Parts: sequence; C-alpha cells; structure tokens
Amino acid sequence: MNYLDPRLELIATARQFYQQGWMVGTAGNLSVVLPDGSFWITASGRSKGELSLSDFVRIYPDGKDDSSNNLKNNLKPSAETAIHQVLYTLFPEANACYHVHSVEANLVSRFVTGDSLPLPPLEMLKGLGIYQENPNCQIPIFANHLQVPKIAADIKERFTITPAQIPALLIRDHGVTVWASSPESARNYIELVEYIFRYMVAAWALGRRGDAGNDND
Ligand SMILES: CSC[C@@H](O)[C@@H](O)C(=O)COP(=O)(O)O
Ligand SMILES: [Zn+2]
Repeated sequence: MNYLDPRLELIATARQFYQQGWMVGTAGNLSVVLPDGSFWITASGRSKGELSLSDFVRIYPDGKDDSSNNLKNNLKPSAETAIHQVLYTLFPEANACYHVHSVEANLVSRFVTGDSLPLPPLEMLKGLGIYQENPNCQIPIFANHLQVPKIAADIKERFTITPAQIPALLIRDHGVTVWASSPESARNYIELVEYIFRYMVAAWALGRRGDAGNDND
C-alpha cells in the first residue's frame, strides 16, 4: 500500500503489530525517512495500537526536532530515537526502521550467553537476503543498557567493524530492530524475524535445537 503521508503506513503497521502482541501498551517504535533526509518517528509513550497523525515527531538531519511545537503538543521523540539515528547513519540506503517487543524475541535472546544468536537454516532467511545452501547466519545481540545512547554507541562500534549479515539486531531481554529501504520491506523483515524466533521457541519446546545445528551433532 502506498500512502500519501508515510505516517499513515506506520499507523496501520503499528496497529497490526499491536494485534500480533508485538507492540503491546506503548512498546516499540517505528520511523520512516522523508525525501529531505528528516524522519518521522513515533512519539514516546504512545499506545501503539491507536496512533494518530499527531503521535509522531519529526527529526531533522542535524538531529534537532521541532521543539516548540513538540512542547506545545506534549510530544517527546521516542526514547529509542538514538538507535534509529545510528542505523540511518550506518545504512544510508535505509528508509525505515522498526522496533518491536515480542515474547519470542526475548526468549531467544537468552538462548545464548554470547553476543550473537545462530539462526536455523530456514527458507525464510531468503526474505532477509541470505541466499546460501546451508546458511550459517547469526543475528547480533546487544546488551540492554538503561541509557539508550549507550546501546546506540555499541551498535555503531560493532557494525563499523563487523558488517551485519541481515538487516536486524536483537537487544537482550528487550526486542528486535530492523532497517530497510522501504516501510513495506521493514514490515516484512519484522514478520520474517518473528517467524524465525517463533520457530526457534517451538523447536526448543519440542526438545530440539532451534538454531543452525542439525540433529546429528
Ligand atoms: C513498554 S516501555 C518500552 C520502552 O521503554 C521502549 O523500549 C520502547 O520500545 C518504547 O519507547 P518509546 O519511547 O515509546 O518509543
Ligand atoms: Zn523498545
């Protein structure tokens, strides 16, 4: 669907993710880049199941927002704006960044103690750009610091040294974030990673490995 105002797409997607249980209460945040390089991001603390056009803050390329208007309308940018900003800086081709909190994302973030999680070699990985016979794909995991700029700094440091295999990252005990060239692709990426996490949790519940290992090892 192509909306005249990209906030309409974010509103519809947030409602859909809310209904899936991935953006319950005020959890999660969505942003979309505009032609002038600014981006709309969901305002902090808004119920994601019932957003309206006035529940967004515009962040300009210099990092500033329209503070007098935001003050007047009691709007604060998402607490996780720094993460969106760092991802747009690292990946200039990205035009949308979506972050959700699902139960499964939090469960799988505890499947390993290290800083990356092996993903099972599912066909779904193709939707995230992985075209390999028996892929060894990992999603990076970041610590959930109370200070969000510290999480953003960790993301910047890690991805500057080690490129991301897929356009997604996990924050342990918190949720998943994806970036994409369009809002439609970002929605698909969230759905794909959430499918993979559901599969991993289901496999784990069946006593099977939900990661890239096969049954013989
Ligand atoms: C349910 S509280 C979740 C927040 O702390 C945060 O992690 C989040 O995703 C939403 O923050 P927000 O500032 O509304 O964008
Ligand atoms: Zn969050």
